[in-house]
Amino acid sequence: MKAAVLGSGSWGTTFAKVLVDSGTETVMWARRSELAETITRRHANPDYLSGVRLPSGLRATSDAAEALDGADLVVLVIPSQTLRENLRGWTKLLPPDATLVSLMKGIELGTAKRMSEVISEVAGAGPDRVAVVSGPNLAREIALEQPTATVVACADVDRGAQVQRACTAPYFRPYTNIDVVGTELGGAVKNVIALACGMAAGMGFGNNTTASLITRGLAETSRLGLALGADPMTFAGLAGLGDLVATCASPLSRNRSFGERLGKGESLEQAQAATHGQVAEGVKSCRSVLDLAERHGVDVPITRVMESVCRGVIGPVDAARLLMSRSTKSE
Ligand SMILES: NC(=O)c1ccc[n+]([C@@H]2O[C@H](COP(=O)([O-])OP(=O)(O)OC[C@H]3O[C@@H](n4cnc5c(N)ncnc54)[C@H](O)[C@@H]3O)[C@@H](O)[C@H]2O)c1
Ligand SMILES: O=P(O)(O)OC[C@H](O)CO
Repeated sequence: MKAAVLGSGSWGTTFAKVLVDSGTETVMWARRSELAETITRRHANPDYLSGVRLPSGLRATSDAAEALDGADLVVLVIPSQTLRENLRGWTKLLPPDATLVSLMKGIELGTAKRMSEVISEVAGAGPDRVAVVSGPNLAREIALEQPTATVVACADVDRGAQVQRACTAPYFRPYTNIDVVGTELGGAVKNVIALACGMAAGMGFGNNTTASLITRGLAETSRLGLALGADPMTFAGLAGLGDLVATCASPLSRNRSFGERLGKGESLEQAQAATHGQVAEGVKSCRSVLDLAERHGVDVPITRVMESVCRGVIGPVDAARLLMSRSTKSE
């Protein structure tokens, strides 16, 4: 089995390490040739994973054609809002029967499409050829080989099992599932809820607030998922509750950290600058998740409030007041 990993940020690099440690021959694509050179020759990616030693068998190139040559698995792991444009450039290079694997956790602005939908549309690949990997997967913890589990979702059971085999490492345990919609939604919406949890922490609120946001965040994710045809059980699993808890609780989460800075009184520009170019997907996906919910008539109050925060229309204090002054209802 040969894999091409397109994207050399924190998760792309970490997942490439997982693949190699699972016995899968892997080549990464990096935008900058200097970074590709550093990964191949120094077995490190200091820009995204400082202090982590990468497997000596892991190679990187800045030539997408070279990375994709003969690949059975094509792993896409770049910021969600850049997928369509990048994939257009790669489509002619994709091996015809390769499984296309999305590691991204976002919803496209404008179209409100999930990443697997964008992949199918641009690459002209049937949904059976597209898999999604999502779960409580903070890159640095995995790069340090701390045990974690994840979900490989694919409509085609055999392809899902193929991806599962390719990424089963001593510290990484993938479960398969056929609910692509629920798995992707869990990953995208939890980023928005993590922004809210970070903001609450930045304002000095404690565990009750966090737990309330996590639980009600899961409720709105499940409502939206049901409207889109997802399996409700997915939201009780690794790609739902699992990822939500990990992201909302961890200082390693870029989304939570972004929200925390806002809660402490920093501006959107200051919080953006503090990401050092790394992607906090929820900041943009809050808009597309809200669009998706509105198209399906689903109420997503936390997402709605965070969209106003991320647009700079309201601040953290108004956000908390708006959520707490909603009409009372049954759980
Ligand atoms: N980091 C994690 O812990 C983690 C875990 C699971 C899923 N994810 C998801 O994986 C995706 C990628 O996240 P990441 O953590 O690797 O991000 P990152 O910010 O660490 O790296 C992004 C990578 O994409 C590249 N990139 C940026 N803009 C680009 C463009 N316009 N065209 C092509 N490449 C571009 C960067 O050079 C970098 O290599 C996101 O959707 C994220 O939600 C991240
Ligand atoms: O750093 P974040 O906020 O993008 O979250 C990383 C992963 O999605 C956690 O599973």
